[in-house]
Amino acid sequence: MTTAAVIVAAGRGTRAGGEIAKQWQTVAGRRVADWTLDAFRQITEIEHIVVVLHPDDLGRMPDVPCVIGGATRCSSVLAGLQALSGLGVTKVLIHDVARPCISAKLIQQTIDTLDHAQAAAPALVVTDALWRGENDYVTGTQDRAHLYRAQTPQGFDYKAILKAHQAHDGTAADDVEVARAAGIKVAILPGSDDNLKITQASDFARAEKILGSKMDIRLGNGFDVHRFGAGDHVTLCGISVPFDRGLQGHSDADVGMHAVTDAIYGALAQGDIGQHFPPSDPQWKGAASDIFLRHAVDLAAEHGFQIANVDCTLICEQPKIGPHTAQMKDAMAHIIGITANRVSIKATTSERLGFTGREEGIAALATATLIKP
Ligand SMILES: Nc1ccn([C@@H]2O[C@H](COP(=O)(O)OP(=O)(O)OP(=O)(O)O)[C@@H](O)[C@H]2O)c(=O)n1
Ligand SMILES: C[C@](O)(CO)[C@H](O)COP(=O)(O)O
Repeated sequence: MTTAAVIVAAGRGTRAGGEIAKQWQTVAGRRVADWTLDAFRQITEIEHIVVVLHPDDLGRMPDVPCVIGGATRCSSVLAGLQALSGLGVTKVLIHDVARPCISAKLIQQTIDTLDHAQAAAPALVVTDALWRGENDYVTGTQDRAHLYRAQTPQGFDYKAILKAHQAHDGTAADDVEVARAAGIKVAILPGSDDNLKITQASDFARAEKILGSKMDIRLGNGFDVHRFGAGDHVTLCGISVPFDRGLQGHSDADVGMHAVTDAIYGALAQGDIGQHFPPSDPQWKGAASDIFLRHAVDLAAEHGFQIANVDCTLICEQPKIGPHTAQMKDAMAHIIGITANRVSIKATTSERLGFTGREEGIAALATATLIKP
């Protein structure tokens, strides 16, 4: 089974207004499209994601495969489905970019339902009375029995929905309509009130409230040790400190930067430096450690996190760290891309106890706080 997702984002968002289409506007600190994409990226079972864009928007989502959509939602969906051909996709979810509050739970339920149904989609039972109206007056009522409000993601057997779209005349509100026209039976899943589609300008405030309460705060710790060897300086927290010995290691042995890097990986639950840059790999021999830190910082950004602060403690008798901390903070802040007042570098001795007390090496401890707004 190979699962994929098509996120349709080629609309112009005319009803929502604004200077740019609604999917590029910001809600709770991030673009609507980024929230939506992130929700799908969280699902490990989804192996391929394709975003369908308007030709004017190419380049707005550089980190994900994109294709150009068409003038109607249906033609955009077809472009996305065709882009997945040849990848062995069996299940596909089709989702409006304009539904950024979609939960991982609802995405997973849709995928799981496809184990025993050819198609499945979430919907809300209509609970309000329904009227017909004209010129601001009620002209009639409508029986609400058996009525649902359709949502996305709508999930399908890939080959069946591709064939259905290829055979369709192109007019349909959603993919369930296309599927049903092709004789595909669609299972209804309980939708969610939070899974609103941003359609009118007022919907941004509702989405802001829902996404604003989803703030994700992570804490990670890192610890590293390097032993002293021959040399005339040590590299610590991005700067060179003159000393009568050097630190030994596969890279430049910047023990402080390694601890901070591991703290960031830790907060992301993404392993450690050794996993990303194996010491057995000769290309990292003598490498400047900012390569590792920049990788962790980029990984945090890819996962939608900002680094709020880092705090590093160097443990050694010698060299004296105090005179260098301001320069170290600047160097670390520059690499991480935050201001120096969010970087703390401090030092302690171990009261002449243990390997640091015997001046055999330097240890470093670090903490990093990551925030997804
Ligand atoms: N030619 C189109 C039209 C719509 N869509 C996408 O289909 C979804 C349908 O939502 P809708 O609210 O209709 O989006 P827009 O068409 O952008 O909105 P509007 O009708 O207000 O212009 C959106 O994710 C939209 O980007 C698309 O990919 N291609
Ligand atoms: C697919 C859909 O989101 C289901 O509710 C909806 O039909 C698409 O948006 P539109 O407002 O109907 O264009």
